Amino acid sequence: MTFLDKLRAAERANASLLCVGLDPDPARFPAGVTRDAQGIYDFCARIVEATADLAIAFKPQIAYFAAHGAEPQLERLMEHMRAVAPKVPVILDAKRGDIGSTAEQYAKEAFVRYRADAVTLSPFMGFDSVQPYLKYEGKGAFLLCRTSNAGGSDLQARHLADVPGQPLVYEHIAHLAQTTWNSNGQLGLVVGATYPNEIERVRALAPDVPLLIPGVGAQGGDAVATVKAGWRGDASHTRAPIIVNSSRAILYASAGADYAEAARQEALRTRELLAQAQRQALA
Ligand SMILES: O=C(O)c1cc(=O)[nH]c(=O)n1[C@@H]1O[C@H](COP(=O)(O)O)[C@@H](O)[C@H]1O
Repeated sequence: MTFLDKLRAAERANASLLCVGLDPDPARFPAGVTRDAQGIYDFCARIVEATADLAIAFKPQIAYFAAHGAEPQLERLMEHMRAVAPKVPVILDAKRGDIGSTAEQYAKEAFVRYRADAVTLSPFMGFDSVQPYLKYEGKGAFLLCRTSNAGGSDLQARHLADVPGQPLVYEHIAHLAQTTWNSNGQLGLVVGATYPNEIERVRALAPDVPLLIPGVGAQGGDAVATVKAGWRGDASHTRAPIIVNSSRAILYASAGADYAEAARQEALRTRELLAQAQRQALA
């Protein structure tokens, strides 16, 4: 089963476009959760259990684990996700990008050590920095395209003078991901929910690749505008899905002992918002 098949199956099984982002910050943990590597595991495990039937994907952000020496806990969490949510693919948010020989090691880390279904990558160093990930058959790789932060415009919204039509950098990345770089259908693109016009443009340029769209929730992106701009699905879910990520708004929905239940309620609310937008788009 390829990453794309897994995504479509999870979209169908959980009736969801919502990706639950796992960005565990011990400083924000509720009382009762220890502010150490074990607490990081415990906190994320409860969130995963509370949202396993609501998500199209989980997205652990590796820095939140590595900064606290919690890589063994991330390994265990990956196992836990496979056990409690076997149908929900896991995107390891690592945003790697390096020369081929080093990329080989990063790819091994993502797909062998952590057994992720997909990874996020920076395309800045070119195709030979992406290729090592594509050797892992059935795995996915999301290229940063038009990121959710304001500074994304510094480079991504610049023109490429030497490409016919002078596209913007992010438009060119979208074109490459749809065409020459996507030899095995493993690529996806990252586009921020904070830029719905750009989501629409990316979707037009890359109609067949899944879009990972962070920025709803804490960053204020509009879930409805996101679906309208990027979702081209139909009832049989055969088209490339969009995967709309929310992290902090779900993780820290409550600072109390009820944090897992509060996370579930926020995930339910966001999933329903996305579903409503889908219904509007079909009407
Ligand atoms: O690749 C990403 O996931 C990503 C790309 C992007 O353009 N913007 C962005 O916020 N992210 C990640 O998505 C998550 C957003 O978290 P919240 O703002 O808390 O929902 C974080 O893990 C970011 O690292």
